[in-house]
Order: sequence, then C-alpha cells, then structure tokens
Amino acid sequence: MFKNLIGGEWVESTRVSRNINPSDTRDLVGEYAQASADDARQAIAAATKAQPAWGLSTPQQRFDILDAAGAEILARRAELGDLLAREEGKTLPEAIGEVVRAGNIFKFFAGEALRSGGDVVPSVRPGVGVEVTREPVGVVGLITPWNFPIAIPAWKIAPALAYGNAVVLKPADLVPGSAWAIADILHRAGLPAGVFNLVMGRGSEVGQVLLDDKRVQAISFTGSVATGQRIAQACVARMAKFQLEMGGKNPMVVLDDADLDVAVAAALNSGFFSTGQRCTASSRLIVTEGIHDRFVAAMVDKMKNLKVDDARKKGTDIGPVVDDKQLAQDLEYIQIAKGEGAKLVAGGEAMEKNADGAPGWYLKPALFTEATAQMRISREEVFGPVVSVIRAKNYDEALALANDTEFGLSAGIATTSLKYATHFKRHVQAGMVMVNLPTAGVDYHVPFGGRKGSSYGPREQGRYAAEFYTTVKTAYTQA
Ligand SMILES: NC(=O)c1ccc[n+]([C@@H]2O[C@H](COP(=O)([O-])OP(=O)(O)OC[C@H]3O[C@@H](n4cnc5c(N)ncnc54)[C@H](O)[C@@H]3O)[C@@H](O)[C@H]2O)c1
Ligand SMILES: O=S(=O)(O)c1ccc(CO)cc1
Repeated sequence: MFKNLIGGEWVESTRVSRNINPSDTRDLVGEYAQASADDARQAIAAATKAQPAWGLSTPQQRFDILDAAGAEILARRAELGDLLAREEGKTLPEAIGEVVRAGNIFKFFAGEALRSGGDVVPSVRPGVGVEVTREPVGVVGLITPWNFPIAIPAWKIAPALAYGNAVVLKPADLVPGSAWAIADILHRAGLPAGVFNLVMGRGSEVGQVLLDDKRVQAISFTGSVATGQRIAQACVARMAKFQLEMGGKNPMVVLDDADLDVAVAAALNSGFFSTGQRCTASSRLIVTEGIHDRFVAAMVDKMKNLKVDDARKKGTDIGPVVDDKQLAQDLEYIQIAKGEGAKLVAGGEAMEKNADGAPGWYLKPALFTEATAQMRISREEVFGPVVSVIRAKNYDEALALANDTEFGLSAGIATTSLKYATHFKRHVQAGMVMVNLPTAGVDYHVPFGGRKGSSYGPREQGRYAAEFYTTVKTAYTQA
C-alpha cells in the first residue's frame, strides 16, 4: 500500500483506494491509503508546526531542495511518464511531456526562491524609509484534479515551498500515483518534516477539512466549477485566501483567410489530444462561411487516421477517457447534441475494448456541425473528445460568438491576417489567447489563468505565482 505523508512519516490507513488503468481496467496500478478527516487534521498540525522555521530558511536551502526535486523528476521522466499514462490515460508522449513540465516547474521556482526580494521606496515624508517585502502566507491547502496528475500538483507545490509556506496536498482520488511520487521525491530531497504533507482521500472528507480548518491560511484549487463554488463559500466564511482554476468552453475561430493545414492541425490538437480532457481544450470551433465546408471535410478526413488505443502503446493518438463516469458524461452530451439538432459527422461511438482486446473506457473523437450558440453542447463543458462547429458569417460575428460564454480561460484564432489576429488578441474575453496555435499547450514560466467563470483570484505560474503564495508587508522607519 502507498501511504500518506504526514509530519515526515509514512502513515498507513485502514481504507485503500484502488488506482485502475483506464486503458485496461483489469490492471491495478496500485493500492493507495485513503486518509481520514483525522489524518488531514494531523497533517495540518504538522504543517503548522513546521512552517515558521521553513519560512525563515535561507533561499539557498529552498533552492537546493526544489532544484534536486526537479532534477530527479526530469531524470525519471520515462518511468514517471509511464505511471502517469497508466493511471490517467493520456498517451505516453503526452504523459512524458507533462512530467518534464513538472520537473521544469520545480527548477523554475528553485530559481525564484533565490530571486525573491522586496522594494526600498522613498517616503513622501522626510527622514522616513519605506520597505515593501513579501512573507509566506503560512499553511496552504492544495486541492488538485485528475487531468494533470503531476503538472498541477507541481505548479502549486513548487511556488508554495519556494516562498516559504508549508503544504498539505490533497490530490484527486482517481490519480494518486503521480502525487505520491512527488511526495516521495520531496521527502528524500531533505525537506524538513511537516513542511510537505500528502493526504490522499475523498474531497468531501479530507478536502472539506482543509476548507474548514482555520490553521490553513490559503487554498489553491483546480477542478470543476461546482467544487470551486463550494470552496469559495467555505473560504469566504472564514476569510481564508483562495484561488480557483475551473472549467472552460474555449473557442477556436477559423477565418476564411486561414492556412487550412494550420487550422486543422490546431483544431485536432485543441479538441482531441489528451482525450479532450484539458481545461484549455477547444470544444467550440467557430468557422466563417468561406472556409467552413473545406475545413469540416479536412477535419473528418484527418479524424479517420486518429488511432484510439492503449495510452502506453506506440502510435496511439488518443488514449481512453479517464473512467466510466466521465465516459457516461461524454456519451450523454453526444445524445444531447443530437437531440438539439447538431449533426454528428464523425466518431462519437464508445469502444468497449482496444485493438488488443483489453477492456477500457474508449471513445472515438466526435465532431458535430450545424451547432448553434444556444445549444447546451456549445455552452457546457463536456471534458471529453467532443467538439462542435458553429458557422459564422464573418470575423465580427465569430468574435461575438467566441465571447458568448460564461467561461474565459483560453481562446484561439487561425488567420493569416495581422489585422484580425491583433484585434482578436485585444478583444477576446479570455486569460490566454493563441494565434495559429492550439488553445492548449502553454509555457510553464508565464502566467496561467482565465476570466469570467473560469478562474478566480491571482494567476498561477511564473513570477505571478508570488501574488497568491505571499503576503505583502510595508514597513516604515523613522531614521
Ligand atoms: N482551469 C484549470 O486550470 C483546470 C485544470 C484542470 C481541470 N480543470 C477542471 O477540473 C474538472 C475536472 O476535474 P475533477 O473532476 O477532478 O474536478 P472536481 O471538482 O470533482 O475535483 C477536483 C478536486 O476537488 C476535490 N473535492 C471534491 N469535492 C470537494 C470538497 N467538498 N471539498 C474539498 N475538495 C473537494 C476532489 O477530490 C479533487 O481533488 C473539469 O471541470 C476541468 O475543467 C480546470
Ligand atoms: O494547455 S496545456 O499546456 O495542455 C496545460 C498544461 C497544464 C495544465 C494544468 O492546469 C493545463 C493546461
């Protein structure tokens, strides 16, 4: 059994969760201890005890540990990528890419520990000095989803530790393996006991303790809108700091003047890679009249060649859906879209077995045309390989359609026009904008986040992460 890490000790549990491979549901990845509410409280106590000393540790100590963790993650990319593909179902190249992202994030924030500083500002009063410094927030609770099992924990843990906080991580139930691997790496890298704690378990039990305990000063969450709203309410009720990264219904606009190959490659990647299970995936393709039919024909043609199979098999383009519940949700949306009058032009069938006969949660990527902005398929996040095409008369209508959503995470445009690209970058209501690129596929050293219903609070990643993981102090001294 893989145990929880609490106060520097590996702690057993009477309950276990079985981590199952979605590419082959006969394959048990491992049994992981399920923390109880009491375990979560113990972890918070350990973090509370350890944080003051860690907050006063030297930048060199923090750099050394985070850099060593990053180096080990990078060195073990093949093995950790295999674990990730096995437990989550993204393809092996995608999984290895995610592990590399996690390693680079640890190394980036190792550097940030050395670079963080403050400002000395002249006062408006004679003889007074002003210093603006940043201090750790304290104990932070990190609650993560299943779709990026190593990258999302990494991009919350690394800045939290770099800026001197102690951490309690609660990863998603479905994918405890990658989070456990990070815990093991940090533990062996020499992090003092209690500075990092892992509690694997249910959101409603373990997660809820993090939300309700006053000793946890801040919560960073990535996941669904419904859970995000619950977290916001709990944090406001006790005035804790919080940050939410939630869903998306990301548009990709394709204009008449687009390079067709570029547009199709970007749309296939945005909609279907990682089985469409990325918050930055594009599930709304907004295509202007002059290119619409050629674009749809080219998409359908390319989709015939997409190989849906075991995530770890060479040549697989699309791995399985993460579990039976997510597959049921994807299939339900396919029925809803049909019922609303959208036309299914490719895919959409579940496959009970892969090419080798192994049972798994497979779905052929689905493409709908004749979708309208009012349909549920155009408004609600499916979180699977289900994409719809909406026809637009011209650029202005395409932009209006792109903004006609309660979300605002990422958005893309395929065009050869500098005028439209520039206008779109300025006017689309999203936190991240891509020109002639997929809506997914972000760098690890720059801010990540969205607007409207997608995100709440300071940005994650890059130097902007300091806003959430530190609190500012302004000190005045009369000379
Ligand atoms: N914007 C982003 O950066 C981003 C990134 C990845 C995923 N997502 C979103 O995440 C969703 C899929 O992930 P999911 O199904 O794991 O989401 P989820 O909201 O069900 O779960 C996310 C995490 O919250 C925990 N949780 C659930 N109930 C809780 C509670 N009452 N108290 C505390 N914690 C609780 C879960 O155990 C899990 O660890 C999608 O909607 C997707 O759009 C967003
Ligand atoms: O857009 S992606 O580069 O695929 C990406 C990577 C990591 C995360 C974590 O939230 C989200 C999107």
